[in-house]
Amino acid sequence: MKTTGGTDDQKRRAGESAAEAVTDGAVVGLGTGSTAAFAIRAIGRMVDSGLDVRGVPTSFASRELAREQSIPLVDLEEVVGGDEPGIDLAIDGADQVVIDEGGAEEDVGAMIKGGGAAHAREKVVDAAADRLLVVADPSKEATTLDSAVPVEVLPDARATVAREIRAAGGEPTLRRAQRKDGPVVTDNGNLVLDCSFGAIDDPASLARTIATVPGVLEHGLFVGLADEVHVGTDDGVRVIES
Ligand SMILES: O=C(CO)[C@H](O)[C@H](O)COP(=O)(O)O
Repeated sequence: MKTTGGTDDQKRRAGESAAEAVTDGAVVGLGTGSTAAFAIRAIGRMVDSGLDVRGVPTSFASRELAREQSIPLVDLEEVVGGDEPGIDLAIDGADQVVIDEGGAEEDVGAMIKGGGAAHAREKVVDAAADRLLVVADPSKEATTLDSAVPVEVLPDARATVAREIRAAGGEPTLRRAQRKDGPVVTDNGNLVLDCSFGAIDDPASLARTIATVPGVLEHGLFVGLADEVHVGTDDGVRVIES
C-alpha cells in the first residue's frame, strides 16, 4: 500500500546510490520525479568532475534539470538504432514497486509509475535501456500493487477508454490540474485517467489488457523492466535485484 512520501534524505540516498552505477562514456536515461532528481544532480556533480556521459531525458522536467546540471543531452534517435551505442542504463523513480520477497517472485520489480504524468516517455526510455535502476523510498514498497494506474489517453478517446477500463474492473478518474481549472495535459498533449483496480494480482495480464484499448497511448504499469530497486532508508540503501 502506498503511504505518505518518504523523506528527502531517503530519496537522496536512493538517487545517489543508483548514480554510482554510471560509468565513463555511458548513455544514461534520466528519470522523472523527486527521487530521480537526486540521481540527476549526482550525475551533474560527476560531470563537473570530468565524467563523460550523455543523458536521455524522460520528460520536460528531467530535461530542464539536466540542463541546469550541465549534463550533455542526446535524443533517442542519436543513440538507438544501427551502430549506435544504445542506452546503457536508465535511473527512474516509482510510485509503487513490488519488492517484498513475500510476494510472487516474478512480480518483484513490477511497478506503477506516472505520478508526474511522464510514464509514456519514461517507458520508452526505460525499456530501451540495457539496465533499469529504480530509485524509491520505503513508502513506495508493496507486496501487491494496489495504487491507481495512470493511463495516458488521446483526448477524443477519454470516454471510450473509460468505458473499457470499467469493463476490465477498474474505476477511472480524470486527473485534474491543481493550479488551473481543467485536466492535467501531458507533455504529449494527452489526458490522464487514474484507474483504480484494487489489488492487482496479475500485473502483466492487466498491463496487456489496458495496452490493447484503442486510444490508450501508454499506461503506468511497468512489468519486467526493472533490474535493481534502490530503496533509500534512514541509515542507508537497500538494493533489491529483480
Ligand atoms: O513516474 C513518475 C513520473 O511520471 C515518477 O518517477 C514517480 O511519480 C515517482 O516520483 P517521486 O520520486 O517524486 O515520488
